Amino acid sequence: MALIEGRNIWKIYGSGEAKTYALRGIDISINEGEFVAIMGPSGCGKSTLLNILGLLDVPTRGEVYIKGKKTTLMNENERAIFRRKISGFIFQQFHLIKTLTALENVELPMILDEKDKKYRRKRAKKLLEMVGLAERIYHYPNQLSGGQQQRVAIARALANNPKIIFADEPTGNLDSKSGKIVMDLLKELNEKGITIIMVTHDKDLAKYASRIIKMKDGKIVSYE
Ligand SMILES: Nc1ncnc2c1ncn2[C@@H]1O[C@H](COP(=O)(O)OP(=O)(O)OP(=O)(O)O)[C@@H](O)[C@H]1O
Repeated sequence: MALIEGRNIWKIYGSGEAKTYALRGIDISINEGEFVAIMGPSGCGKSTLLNILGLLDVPTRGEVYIKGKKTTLMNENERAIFRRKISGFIFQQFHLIKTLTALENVELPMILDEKDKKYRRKRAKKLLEMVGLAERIYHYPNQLSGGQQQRVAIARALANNPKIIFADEPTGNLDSKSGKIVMDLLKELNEKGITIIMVTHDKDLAKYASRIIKMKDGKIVSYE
């Protein structure tokens, strides 16, 4: 059984003159352990698809199944629980909370998941160590470089032991050296069994993937 499956997914934004067909009947199936890169020109619907597969957004039409469970019937609260239990997200803009230290940012998903404080601290420290930031755990985001912030975001994404990491242009704001560190980390996580679904328009990054899905005008044009 596929880990994630999208069937005939449509996403239509706006109405009337401003109507945008962002996704036009996407069929996609991703198995556990894959590292999938979603590529295609700007505006073709990559982020929209990633957000729908990650249950951050809902399709206008069509179904998303996670491990065979139909998610489109869930309410927002059920989707939030599902996201927290099985997914981690990494974005181009990092989306760290500025008023929290690196350690507190990584602890946050565990607070939402009602883990006790001692466990949270210990795990957050371990994860920050794993991404090479043992010396920076009490730093605030604005005291860290872009690459370091993205590594905090990766540690945060790992907090609740996700099965899947959704990454939207994870190196889009990084120089090539920091970008490589982030990509090597993602690869390492994939080798440990975490499924990775990444949006990118960088051909070099797509080389890290085991499969490349190309999109154009809201449709998938090739599954390599
Ligand atoms: N909230 C929204 N409201 C209206 N239109 C939207 C919204 N989000 C995206 N769109 C439109 O949907 C289409 C697909 O956008 P999307 O961000 O998914 O593309 P993308 O391939 O990720 O682009 P990029 O590579 O530039 O990030 C675009 O035409 C975009 O303008």
